[in-house]
Amino acid sequence: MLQIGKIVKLTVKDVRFPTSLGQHGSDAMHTDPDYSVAYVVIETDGGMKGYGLTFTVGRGTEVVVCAVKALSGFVVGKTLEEIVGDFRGFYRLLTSDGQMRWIGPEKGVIQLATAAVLNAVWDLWARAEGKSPEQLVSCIDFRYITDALTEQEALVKGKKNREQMLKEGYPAYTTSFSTPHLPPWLWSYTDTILVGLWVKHMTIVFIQCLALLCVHVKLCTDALASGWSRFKVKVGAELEDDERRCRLIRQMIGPDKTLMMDANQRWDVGEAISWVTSLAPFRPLWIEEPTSPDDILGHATISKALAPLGIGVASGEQCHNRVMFKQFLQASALQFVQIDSCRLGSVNENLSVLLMAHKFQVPVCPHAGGVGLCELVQHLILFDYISVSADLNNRMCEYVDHLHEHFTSPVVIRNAHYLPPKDPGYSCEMLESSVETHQFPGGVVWANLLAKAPE
Ligand SMILES: C[C@H](O)[C@@H](O)CC(=O)C(=O)O
Ligand SMILES: [Mg+2]
Repeated sequence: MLQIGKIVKLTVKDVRFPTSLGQHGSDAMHTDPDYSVAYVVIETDGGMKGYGLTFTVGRGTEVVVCAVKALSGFVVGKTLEEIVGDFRGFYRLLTSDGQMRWIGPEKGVIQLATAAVLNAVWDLWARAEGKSPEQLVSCIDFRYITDALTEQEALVKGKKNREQMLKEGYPAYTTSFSTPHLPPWLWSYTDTILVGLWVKHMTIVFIQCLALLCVHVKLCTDALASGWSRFKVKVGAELEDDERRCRLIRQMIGPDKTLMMDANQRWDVGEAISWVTSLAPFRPLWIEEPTSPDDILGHATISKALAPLGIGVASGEQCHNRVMFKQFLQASALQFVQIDSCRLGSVNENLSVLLMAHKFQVPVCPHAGGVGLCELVQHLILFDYISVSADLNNRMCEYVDHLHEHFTSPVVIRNAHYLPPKDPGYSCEMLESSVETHQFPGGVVWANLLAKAPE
């Protein structure tokens, strides 16, 4: 490994994008998200930098920023060699400090902050060198999960699927299957936009919508033409509205394409079962986050009830640690594991979940609906395919077409597949100009918006 010296500085910034203005990224529970990050930069005395972030949806990012500052004392003053020489120990230092763990442990704001800091460390490390499977496994804290996965079991052999990924990329699905105004984001996109071609709608709102229709029909046609075959739609607000939207989407994409539904925790358990049963004719592969993300037994009940309909349950974007995932898997409560690069404690904890999912034979389909999440999670899912699962059956990684232009190494999608990133690092470095202009509340974007806002 390169000798890169001591980490002498950690800075963290509250960076927000006003996506709520167009209601991009909205769902049944998060109706006005401003896609945001707590953005971390660590710097060594040799002048090398590592970049990390954690995703938030606006208000509250300042709390995560505070938590990152509270953790910075564990990082500043250490060399990268010290950290990665005992990464498991360092992970535990961050997540299990005798005083700090009281505000977690390993959940909520402090876990998001841990992810931001560790993502920066991984970025620095990845810029410095390559890694072996043994080294990677030595980064995992197995505390609380040895009843499901041991270190020996985790030492899987690397598979030879690298070349295939370089050529074809990893399959993706879209939650915004044409940008910027197509259906899945629940609140912002109208049925007219959604189907475009529907004569009924055209006659009702012909004049006003003709222009829009042309644009969106084209966008939708483009999405299908550019190879998208897997789509996710937001549900959970009004059943009739969901039925109408899902019917329209199914008609639009045809019988053979894959459709997923995401309720973002909207329902109680019984409600979830009856609501999704009503949507079953539209043949969703999964229902995502049907109820509270903490309700493991509730998810198990829903899974059992929906299995005869051929509908699986997916969750993970708000599953805050490996212990939760362990129980979901042990209880057969999930049929799709949705790891999240910022909700879990960075790569370290994501590795343990990938390995447990492999052991339980449950496909991993990462969550990426947020700024920067596609950039980060592509690394994890490529690792999963190349070194762990070697399986693409029922596996795909989420893609949302938002805000990639703010990154120095944005994701590359070709024919609805993620092409492996080429630049060294964890792909979360942002353009300095983007960080500066979007800093909350002083960056020019926010200064202007706040000046216009009513008292
Ligand atoms: C608030 C986020 O956009 C959320 O709706 C993302 C999500 O649930 C997903 O991408 O899945
Ligand atoms: Mg979701």
